[in-house]
Amino acid sequence: MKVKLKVENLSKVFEFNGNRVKALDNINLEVYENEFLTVMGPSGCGKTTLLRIIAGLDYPTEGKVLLDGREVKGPGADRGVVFQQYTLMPWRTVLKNVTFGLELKGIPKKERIEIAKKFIKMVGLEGFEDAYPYQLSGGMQQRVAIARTLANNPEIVLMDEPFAALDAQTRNILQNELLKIWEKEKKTVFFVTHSVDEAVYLSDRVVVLTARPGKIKEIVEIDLKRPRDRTSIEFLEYRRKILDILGDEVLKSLKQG
Ligand SMILES: Nc1ncnc2c1ncn2[C@@H]1O[C@H](COP(=O)(O)OP(=O)(O)OP(=O)(O)O)[C@@H](O)[C@H]1O
Repeated sequence: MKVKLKVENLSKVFEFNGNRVKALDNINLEVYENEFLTVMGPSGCGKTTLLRIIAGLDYPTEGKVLLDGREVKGPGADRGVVFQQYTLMPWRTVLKNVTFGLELKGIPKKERIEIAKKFIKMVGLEGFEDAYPYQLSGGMQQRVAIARTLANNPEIVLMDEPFAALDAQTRNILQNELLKIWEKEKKTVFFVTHSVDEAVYLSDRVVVLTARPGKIKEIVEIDLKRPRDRTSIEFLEYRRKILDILGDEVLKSLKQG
């Protein structure tokens, strides 16, 4: 298996108003090409910080991140990010939101419209190309955000709790759509969630971090065929296993306040 992303001896300390907060402590992690990898851990353990450092939106205090062997030094089109909030441009239509990154790359108009339409269709929004974000539900807006990210053809897709703001039914539908797209486009996905169910449903491997400062506590390989059955004994066993690993850490993080 080819290593797509490598996180090496990575630590992060935040300093503000004379306070020092160690968010991440010596993280070493390899994400393989085409892998769906999920990171979990108690609130405040550094999941978003890790994702932001990989995205190049923040920098490590120690250690480094390598994508295809090249050190990450800042944001780049080789990494696409989908946040919990949909972050669409309200003044642009669905089509124009999705073509935005392609415009920045200087891709000719005809071609960028073709690419955008392909991904709008892939996320199930054909017919909504001319709609504005305010005319769409939360689930639809998140679909647009996913289409926009994929249209840029990133080497890795970084997703920070992308479905957390959605109702349970919409969340399940989007999980299935994401898996279909992931299988079709053969993308590498780095996904952050609080939901054990979501992690077991989606992932090849689940990385569980400790309470702050986040260290890798355990990596659980989910050896279940897709599509997965959330009610199967095997699925529930994985859920229980991850909940057990998480349990102590959540208690510790509650004591930290
Ligand atoms: N810009 C910042 N300045 C100072 N401290 C920060 C900053 N960003 C994050 N932190 C601190 O770093 C720690 C990790 O934060 P982070 O948001 O990465 O955690 P998380 O695991 O994503 O949390 P949650 O699950 O609640 O979203 C927290 O203690 C947080 O207060």
